[in-house]
Amino acid sequence: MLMQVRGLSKTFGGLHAVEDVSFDIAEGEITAIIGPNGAGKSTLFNLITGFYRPTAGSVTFKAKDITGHPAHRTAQAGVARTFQTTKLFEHSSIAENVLAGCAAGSRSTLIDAVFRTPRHRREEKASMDKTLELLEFTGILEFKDEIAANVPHEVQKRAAVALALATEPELLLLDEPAAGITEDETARFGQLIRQIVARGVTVGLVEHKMSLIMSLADSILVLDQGRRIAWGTPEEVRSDPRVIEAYLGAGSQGSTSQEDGIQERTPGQGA
Ligand SMILES: Nc1ncnc2c1ncn2[C@@H]1O[C@H](COP(=O)(O)OP(=O)(O)OP(=O)(O)O)[C@@H](O)[C@H]1O
Repeated sequence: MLMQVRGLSKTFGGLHAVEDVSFDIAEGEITAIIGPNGAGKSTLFNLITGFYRPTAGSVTFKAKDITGHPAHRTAQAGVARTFQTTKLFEHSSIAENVLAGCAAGSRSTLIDAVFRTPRHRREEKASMDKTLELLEFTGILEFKDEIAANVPHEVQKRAAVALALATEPELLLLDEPAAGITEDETARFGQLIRQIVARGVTVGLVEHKMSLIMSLADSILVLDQGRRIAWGTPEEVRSDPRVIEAYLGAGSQGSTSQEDGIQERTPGQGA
């Protein structure tokens, strides 16, 4: 197992945002985390990427305990993430954004940079090569010199993936990658996620769009009110009465995205 999560909990005051959640992320697979609004998905993401410290439980990555490690150490260990709202340097070009991700792994010191030592020049060239390769891989090479704030939303999302890949992660966690993009763009994003896995990077994602999840995920963790209510293959999860109940419950409270999810779970759809 690439990542093992055991008994993970996080309370905010008296609220159990995540309670006693255990699951694994298997190497080379796509693991999805789903659940109604407020189920604890983002909190769980923040716990396994070191943005929150858990109240209880453990996170193991490549057989090493990384529980409570701060975000930068988790990233150094090989876990990268994107955010629900894309976080790019808005006034920099798309290429400069991805270069920043390459720099995170650079061994050059400030002295190397100031004196432009051979090591620095070598690393600079390698970073630029890597940036161009990642821009091509994510399908946005033509936007490399555009200012991040000016490019379409889909391009920004792809740039965020390129930036995360620039840190050379073994596990890439995507927080709602398909939020705010069209159905066509979502389908294309699904293809990109498959290519990321083919590249040797394991993927975890939080997502509301059931069409994407059901066609993409190898295993799905379902949360409701902070607790794990199901964990299995898409087939197992879509027919689980507790999952249907959780989604119907949320739907009856007027959550449109969950209602979409139920619609999209009808047989014959998905893969
Ligand atoms: N920093 C925080 N302080 C206090 N409560 C929080 C905090 N973050 C999350 N919560 C609460 O924890 C619960 C789980 O929230 P979380 O954002 O993890 O759910 P989610 O499944 O990601 O929801 P959504 O699908 O709406 O993004 C919610 O009740 C939320 O209000």
